[in-house]
Amino acid sequence: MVQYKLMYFPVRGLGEMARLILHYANVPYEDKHISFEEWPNMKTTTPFGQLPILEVDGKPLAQSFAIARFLAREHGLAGKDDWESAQLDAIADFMKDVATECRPYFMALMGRGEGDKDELYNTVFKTSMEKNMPVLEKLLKESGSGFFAKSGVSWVDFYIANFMETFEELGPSVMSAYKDLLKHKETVYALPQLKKYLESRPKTQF
Ligand SMILES: N[C@@H](CCC(=O)N[C@@H](CS)C(=O)NCC(=O)O)C(=O)O
Repeated sequence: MVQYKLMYFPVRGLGEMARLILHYANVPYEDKHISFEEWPNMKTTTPFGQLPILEVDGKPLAQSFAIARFLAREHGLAGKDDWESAQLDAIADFMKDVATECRPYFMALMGRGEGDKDELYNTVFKTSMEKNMPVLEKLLKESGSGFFAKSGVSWVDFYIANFMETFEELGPSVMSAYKDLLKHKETVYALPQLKKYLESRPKTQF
């Protein structure tokens, strides 16, 4: 049996896609949380000086999207064929652009960026949600399955639901306009395969 070890900080962040895929697929893995204190010593030993890293039988794979796509392909969560898989990739890449757009606000919230967080809430976060969430809602509606792929649940549902949790917490009044996305998150979080993990994982802001 393949041995998986996921190394990431003790937050959801870029590690959560992999965790959700592995739990959904009921694959045992070691979920190694690297503390911010131990990270500087480890940094130079990693391929790109960043986490997450997935060790597969002791061999490291870096980059959260490479990890998620690899695990999704291995465990049947990457779409039903190459075309659907590519459509899912496009949605994930769009979502990644949204996250990049919101980064100045996230950094200010974590006390690591420049600018006033209340101002950035309006100029960055709210503006980005109003521009981008309707695009995601349209895609969800077009799929018709309740998930982003017509064929059903995929890794991209996990990626987006994870963000919706954060977005909803940061801006409940803005996000209340996007009922289909909030419902999608609830649908993903109600999957029986994820129930135990979601109930037991630590609560984190990101
Ligand atoms: N493109 C990378 C970005 C990884 C990344 O930004 N990781 C951050 C945590 S979310 C990190 O390792 N920060 C510590 C550092 O750069 O020293 C991915 O998707 O995995």
